[in-house]
Amino acid sequence: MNVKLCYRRIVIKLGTNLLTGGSGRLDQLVMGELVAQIARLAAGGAEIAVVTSGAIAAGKEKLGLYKKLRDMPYRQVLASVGQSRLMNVYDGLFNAHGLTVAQALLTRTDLNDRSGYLNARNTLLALMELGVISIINENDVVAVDEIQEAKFGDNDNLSAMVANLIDADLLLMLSDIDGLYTGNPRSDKNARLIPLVERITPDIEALADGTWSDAATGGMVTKIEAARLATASGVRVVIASGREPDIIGRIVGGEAAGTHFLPQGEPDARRRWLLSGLAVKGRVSIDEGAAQAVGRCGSLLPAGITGVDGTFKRGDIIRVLNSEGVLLGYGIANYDAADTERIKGLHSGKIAETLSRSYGAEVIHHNNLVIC
Ligand SMILES: Nc1ncnc2c1ncn2[C@@H]1O[C@H](COP(=O)(O)OP(=O)(O)O)[C@@H](O)[C@H]1O
Ligand SMILES: N[C@@H](CCC(=O)OP(=O)(O)O)C(=O)O
Repeated sequence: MNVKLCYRRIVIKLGTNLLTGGSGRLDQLVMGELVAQIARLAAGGAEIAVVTSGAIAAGKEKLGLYKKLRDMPYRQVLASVGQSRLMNVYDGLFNAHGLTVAQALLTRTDLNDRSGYLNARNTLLALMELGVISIINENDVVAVDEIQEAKFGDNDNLSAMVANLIDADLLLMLSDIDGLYTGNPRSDKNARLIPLVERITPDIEALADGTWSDAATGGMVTKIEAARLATASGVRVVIASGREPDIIGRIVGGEAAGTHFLPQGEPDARRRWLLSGLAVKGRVSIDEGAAQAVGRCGSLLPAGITGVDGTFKRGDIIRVLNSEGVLLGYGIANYDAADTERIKGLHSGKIAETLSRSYGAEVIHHNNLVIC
């Protein structure tokens, strides 16, 4: 299946308000659409874990109880009734795409303990390797309010912990709102969407307000907390509306929908090595179209290359500069300097007839490219 993946290991958080549309019951049409999108990405090679809310809402629906959800024991009762219903729905929906699901219920205490952390990590990674989709929720039944350190309290923070736990590339938090606004759009009609947050400052935190729904938790406040935790661990975070068509595929394919939060933490060893720039052997200059493509985490194709400098070999690290000589990033060259010079400006289809040996359509594959 031809699916563009700018991120390979992805945690997708599905919020209460997304799954219920504020109706107090699970919206299986929306869930089915989200599951279909996840199944397409899984078929394309993405490794996906789902952190899902909805147990409390499902319990409320199943028991037909509609009183306000203020007290904790009542929420726990609803969550324990609703969790099995929630899993049942996911099981049926994923099965229809030939996918198997696994349930993981976590508390903070489980992950605070070193061996609990490693067991959870090993299990989630082993499930991924088997192609099983982990469906994760907080273990609300034991995660009581009084024992603060036992509780995440909201699935936004849980999803950030999971992203950290499994070394995800992307945490995608899907809600009923298409990102972080300059104010709560429910009360501020002039609020505008913020497409990119480079760093979470107190000014950014001050924009976040709580939730309007009694089945949900935290609103934008806990999403920003979670974004801070995940970006500090080197994970990119996106908040977007799960009700937008094909939103998961579009974001994983590199589209700039929703609000993106840039990773702040230490990148992994390979990216750190690339970014160190120590072993740079040459450079390529690229045109505006190619600069836009690599900025959206695309590969660098010969057609966009306008200049080649240095005596690099295939496998060496080279700099990538824009037409004004500004450094865009670093990548591992798929062709040596002489061959890159021969194919620069050419359509990839011409590589085979220009060179005695072709190593593929890209001069730098997006997996080997770091934009700084
Ligand atoms: N600055 C803000 N930008 C966008 N939404 C905000 C903001 N502040 C508060 N919100 C509220 O956060 C809600 C989403 O959070 P929440 O209700 O917890 O959803 P979920 O159940 O999907 O986690 C939105 O519906 C919106 O009313
Ligand atoms: N564990 C609870 C999740 C509550 C929660 O965190 O909701 P939200 O952050 O609004 O998605 C449930 O399954 O209902």
